[in-house]
Amino acid sequence: MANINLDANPLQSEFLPENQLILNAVSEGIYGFNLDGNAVFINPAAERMTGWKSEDLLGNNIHDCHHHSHNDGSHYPKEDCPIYNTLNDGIAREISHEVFWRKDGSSFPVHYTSTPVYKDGKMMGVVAIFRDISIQKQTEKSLREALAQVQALSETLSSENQYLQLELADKTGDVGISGNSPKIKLLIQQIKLVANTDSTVLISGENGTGKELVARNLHKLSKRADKPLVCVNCAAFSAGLLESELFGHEKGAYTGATNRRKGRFELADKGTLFLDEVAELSLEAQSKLLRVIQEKEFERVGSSETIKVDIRLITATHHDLLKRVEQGLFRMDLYYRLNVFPIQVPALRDRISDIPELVSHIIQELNRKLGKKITRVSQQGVQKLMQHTWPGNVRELQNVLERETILSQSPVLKLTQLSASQTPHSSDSAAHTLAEVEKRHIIKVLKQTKWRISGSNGAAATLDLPPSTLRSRMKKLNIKRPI
Ligand SMILES: Nc1ncnc2c1ncn2[C@@H]1O[C@H](COP(=O)(O)OP(=O)(O)OP(=O)(O)O)[C@@H](O)[C@H]1O
Repeated sequence: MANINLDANPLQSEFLPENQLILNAVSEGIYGFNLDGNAVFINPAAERMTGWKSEDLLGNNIHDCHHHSHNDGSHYPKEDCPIYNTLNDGIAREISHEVFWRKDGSSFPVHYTSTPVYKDGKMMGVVAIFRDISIQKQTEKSLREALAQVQALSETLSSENQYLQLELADKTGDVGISGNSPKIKLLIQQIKLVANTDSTVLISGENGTGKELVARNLHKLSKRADKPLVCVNCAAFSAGLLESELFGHEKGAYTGATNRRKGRFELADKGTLFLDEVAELSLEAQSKLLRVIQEKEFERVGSSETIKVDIRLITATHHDLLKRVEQGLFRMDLYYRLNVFPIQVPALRDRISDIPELVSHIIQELNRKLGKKITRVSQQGVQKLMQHTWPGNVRELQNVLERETILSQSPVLKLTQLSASQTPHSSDSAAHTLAEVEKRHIIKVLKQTKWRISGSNGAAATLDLPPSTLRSRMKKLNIKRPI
């Protein structure tokens, strides 16, 4: 607040008479006080608002007229009054939580400033400018009440929704996850058990088994269901980009950061954050994640401002995360923080009995998506599906059925494209195949580099792996240099 300097307008009979016209016209109330604290100027707006007339106040110490009590009726000593404090210390003040009292004994909420008045560098008095803020206070009160009502309504709706979802899930067992096998029943039971807590969940399972579907159900059945579920696939970003994707960045934090951007952690505030492929996080991002989990706070890339968040964390991986810990690729402390409630999603080959139900669910979705009218899969077709090993799990089943649906001229799918002998049913053939492929590829690269592992021409560089990791993979896969 600026001080008022009267050098340009010398005081006549103490207070600004040549500006009287303006002061009389303004809608704010104005009181002028001399250094003794006596009122020397009262404008008509002040008279209208308070009912106290100039003749009642001029020449007097008026605190006991318009400012004698607090809002609650308790005594307001003059020594505490900001206007008189300005007279004592020359410091301007702005107040908006007090009341002024009318002559008839009623009061009104007031916003006022008290400003010292100077002439020739010498303080001459104080001006108090005030306005009645009853309407503003009333509007604020109504807004607060309306907001509280909306909030209460939204909480009621949210808990009703959550209750209905759980009841529906209980009645039908339906959380959008098809299947009736013991493994799927156990999975659904685990989802219902943990959904309504804030516990961190680690979902493991092969690709395409339904890990994201589980995460969506955990969110849908939680008390955070009406807040956002934010999903991030950690494998889709380079280490540097992932950090800014998760934590956000300030403008200019790095080349290309042309705008300030919120990260997914901020977007998920009060909701759920689902980190898919969490094993792909760089060690640096892992330390940051650990800090957010422990302290619930972080900084945007390029900023020192700490941001606090309230999120429920769900992570998923198709890796054996403990093995990644042993290989030094994943922090052990983070692993234990993430693995509070582990959920293992079974591979489709381990729940073949679910295939008929999955098939009818998928066909309904395909009919909607493709505008077809497929009614069922032939009996022989179902048999073929149940003999297949499904290395790509439910996603592969979806793809096979989508291809067949597009090609089929009849409402019954015969699955002529899928040959049962193609992939005999065995419980570990997928893992075996993956290991075999990895082994063959490593041997091929080793042969190219004449079995040199490290160095710029070594196999580790070609495979984009640290030499120590390559050595441990070779040991695990029993790869030895031929003598
Ligand atoms: N039990 C199930 N019932 C119905 N649909 C399922 C089931 N399991 C998986 N699906 C469907 O299969 C597809 C793949 O599932 P999802 O994306 O959840 O798998 P994922 O394990 O997260 O895959 P990835 O590891 O590749 O990310 C989705 O369309 C999903 O809806």
